[in-house]
Formats: sequence, C-alpha cells, structure tokens
Amino acid sequence: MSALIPRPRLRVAPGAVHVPGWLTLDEQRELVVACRAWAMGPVPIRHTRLPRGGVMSVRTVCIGWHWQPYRYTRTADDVNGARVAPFPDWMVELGRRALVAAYEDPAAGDGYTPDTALINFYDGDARLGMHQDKDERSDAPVVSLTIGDTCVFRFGNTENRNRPYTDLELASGDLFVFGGPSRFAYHAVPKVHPGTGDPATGLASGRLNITMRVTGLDDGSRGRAPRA
Ligand SMILES: O=C(O)CCC(=O)C(=O)O
Ligand SMILES: [Fe+2]
Repeated sequence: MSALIPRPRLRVAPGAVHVPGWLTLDEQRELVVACRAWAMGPVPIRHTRLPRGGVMSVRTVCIGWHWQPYRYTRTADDVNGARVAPFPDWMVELGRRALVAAYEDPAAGDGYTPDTALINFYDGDARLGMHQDKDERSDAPVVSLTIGDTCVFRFGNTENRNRPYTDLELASGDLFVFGGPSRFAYHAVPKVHPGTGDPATGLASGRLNITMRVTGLDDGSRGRAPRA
C-alpha cells in the first residue's frame, strides 16, 4: 500500500484498535536490532512444536516468560532449557504508550506492566491460524507491533474461529491493541505479502511481530492455571 495514502485509526471492535504507522522508522530500527539479538539467545528463535507433533510455520522467541503450547515458564524447556531474556523496562514504557495512543486516553497505560512478549518472524509462506491468546492469567490488553512486510490480520469474535471477523492489513509500524471485551477474541494471520516491507527498517524481508502481554504469573506459579 502506498505510504502516500493515509490510513485511518480504526476501532475494529470494542477494545480492539488499529493505529496505522504508530512506530517511527527509528523505533522500528531499534526494535529490529533488539529482536535480532533476542533471536540469537539465550533462547534461539525456533519453530514452536505443537503437542500433537505439528510445527508452527512462524518462528518465535520470547522474552520475560517463555511460551510453549499452552503455558508460560521462565525456562525454554522445549528449546534449550535456558532462562529467557528479561523483559526490559523500555518495552514496558512502549507498551504503556501504545495503550495511550490506541485508547486516546492519557491514563490508559497506568498500571499496565507487560511481562512477556512473543516475537514472531514470518518468512516465505508462514502464517498463523485462528486462535485466542488465553494462556495468560490476566485480562490486560495485548499490544501488537508489526515491522516489515504487510500482512492480512483477521480479527474475529470471542465465541469461535468462524465469522463474524474483520480482515485488515497490518503494515510496518502499525500498532494493534486488543483489550476489554475483545481481549479473548480469536485472531489469525492468514497471509503475508512478501516484499512489501521497507528495508530501511533493517529487515530485508519477512514480517516481524511483537505481542506484549501480562501473564499474571509470578515465579511461584507455573503452567496453565485457570484465570482468576
Ligand atoms: O503476528 C501477528 O500479528 C499476531 C501474532 C499472534 O497472534 C500471537 O503471537 O499470538
Ligand atoms: Fe495471538
């Protein structure tokens, strides 16, 4: 899509907001540098293995807490057993600013302290099927950032993976927040458009997505306990 055509901020559903072009090019570059380092270790980026033997086409590395289907732990027991990199304070601040921007409310970020991020890399034909982010024991919003290639993002309902859903495009620099009544909505990435990203971000190809979340876990609790 041409950068000359402004794309409006869109409330996709109650609590779900798309803010096109929210990250500056410099912020995107800095995120690419940080994610590249996290992709190297302490836990290397990998295709997540699913319990039934499948492998996700997306590659993922986590910070703060390690996600594997369908729980969070401090150590990446399904990769190399290492403890994941800490969740940096600057990313907490970025998450708070994202909520202020999405909800157009200066207080929206107050008390928001994301403690995990899933960093997804889509290349080739990578995609992500309809799912809910529901392994967190918190209903705090999810903050999603896109860098690189544009994708089709499918945002559905909280009942099931079927219609009604809305297909929108997430392009480099876009912010998408889903909280409130939309926090547990099904969503997917059915398609990435190769070659649509600007190499000036530092990403020559593919799509980088960062989702910040609040796990609601502490180091005394593990696994998939029911939400409070
Ligand atoms: O790549 C995206 O935009 C969404 C990623 C996602 O839904 C997830 O990591 O749970
Ligand atoms: Fe998700």
